Amino acid sequence: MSDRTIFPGLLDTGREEFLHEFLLRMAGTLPDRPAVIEPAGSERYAVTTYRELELLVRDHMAALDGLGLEIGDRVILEADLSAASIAALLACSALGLTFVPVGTRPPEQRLASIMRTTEPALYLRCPGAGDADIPSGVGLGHIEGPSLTIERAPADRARRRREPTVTDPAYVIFTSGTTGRPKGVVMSHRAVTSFYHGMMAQRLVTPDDRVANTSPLQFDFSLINVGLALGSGAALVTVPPESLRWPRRFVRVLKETGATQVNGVPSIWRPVLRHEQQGLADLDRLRGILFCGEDFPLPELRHLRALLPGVRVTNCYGSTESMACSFEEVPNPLPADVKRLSIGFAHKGAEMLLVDEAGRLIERPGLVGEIVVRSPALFTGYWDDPDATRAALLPDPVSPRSGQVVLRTGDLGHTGQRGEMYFCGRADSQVQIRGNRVELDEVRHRLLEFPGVMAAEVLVLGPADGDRRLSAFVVVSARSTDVGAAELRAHCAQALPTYMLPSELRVLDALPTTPNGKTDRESLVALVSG
Ligand SMILES: Nc1ncnc2c1ncn2[C@@H]1O[C@H](COS(=O)(=O)NC(=O)C[C@H](N)c2cccc(Br)c2)[C@@H](O)[C@H]1O
Repeated sequence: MSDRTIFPGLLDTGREEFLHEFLLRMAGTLPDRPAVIEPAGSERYAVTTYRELELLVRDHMAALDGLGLEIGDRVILEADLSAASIAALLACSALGLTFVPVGTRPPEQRLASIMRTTEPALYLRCPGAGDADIPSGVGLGHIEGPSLTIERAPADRARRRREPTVTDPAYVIFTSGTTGRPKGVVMSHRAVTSFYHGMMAQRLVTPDDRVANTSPLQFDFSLINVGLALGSGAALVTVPPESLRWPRRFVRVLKETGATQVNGVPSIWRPVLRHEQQGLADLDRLRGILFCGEDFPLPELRHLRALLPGVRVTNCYGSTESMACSFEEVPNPLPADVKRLSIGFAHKGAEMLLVDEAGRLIERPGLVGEIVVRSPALFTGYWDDPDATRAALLPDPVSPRSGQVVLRTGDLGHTGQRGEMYFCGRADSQVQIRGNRVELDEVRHRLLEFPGVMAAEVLVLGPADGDRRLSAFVVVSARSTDVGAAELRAHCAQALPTYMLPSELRVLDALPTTPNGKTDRESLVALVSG
């Protein structure tokens, strides 16, 4: 193992290029400040300071170092976000190991597929993890509080590497794999830390802030929140996933931990807006909310805005293949005629561009094209999938001969007068219905304009070459429970051509969500075909 020192206090103070260097960069100056605040029983919280976190990392490194692991070996981490799991991923980073976060009790098939393709050297479990069967050659360990215990050493392995490099994979995150096999997004230390440096330029939080994370560890939103909090010398508050289902409990955790910044996908706010408005309005420490992952339905955003008038709301856009891309503040107040939120401009050091089907640059405002991203934070590729990797990249449309590639986001967008970008839905949500081109997002936006509709989703059902029909689902506010399908359909018929009218319309109490908190379209399809 290299004798490389791992803590910023001993390192040159240049740009931190390894993940652990960046995340511990404030430990030298703020050793006694809280780094992680996590629930520890009812109404009690455990605080880990930056110095304590560093000591945890050293202990975990000592436990791992003796296993003869090779730089680049994969370590599967089955955990929720906690001081223990953060210390584990930091120890992996410091030893040049690639961590693969899978979240607690992952679906069996998914875990088996990830194990088969990544061939991990070690499987680490944190409290709350399941007990899935781990193949014998794979080492086994568990983390309980301050200690990392190795139950079974990994099989011997050749060691050919001497020195970790910043282009090595820091982690592999498996997407929810909407289409078939989940893809492993490989992110190097350099990609992640260059994104983190770009994010720091936004000056979103200060050391006095407490950043609440609400995403599971297998969703890189959690890793972005770790970087935002620890990179700024602030405290990270880990909201337990199960408390998101109980709005009263969620708001209580935010209150009791003194969270000043709450980061999560739009759906985390739906139950709170319905059942815990007063509790939300009483969060007097709250000064910022950041969301990402999907469009925030404007009626819900307006409702949230009305309850929290002084709170800054940041719309963060991007894909896991570039960590994220832009941070745009939502105007306050949000003008009544706004139909789409701007996603602004890429963070410092990156750029968003628009291209047409042939990959040529689109520069005229208002013209819709595919959003592509030029960034030092681009992924290395999809794990063991060179074809999918090639398909996701494009020669830089501005200088195609340079060898630089840009990421194809698969998102549609158009620019405004200032060159700011607007997200216009996924490219694959443009469908043909009886020969007519339908933008599902357009139908969804029309439904959201109906008084009392708070959220909506539109799907296309039926074979591409057969009779296709639109199915729509809406969530209405508690006050408007009498909204019926006939009225909604008439409302759409006033603005949309017949072929864009949903043939089925359902009012639901809530939209089903994926483990990452996004609207779960597959569950909706099952609902209608069930
Ligand atoms: N702000 C938006 N408005 C609308 N549509 C969004 C937004 N952010 C994403 N998306 C959609 O989600 C796709 C990507 O999904 S992903 O790869 O699972 N990654 C993600 O969702 C999370 C992603 N790493 C991320 C993005 C921004 C900030 C953080 Br912090 C984390 C994008 O291509 C978009 O289609």
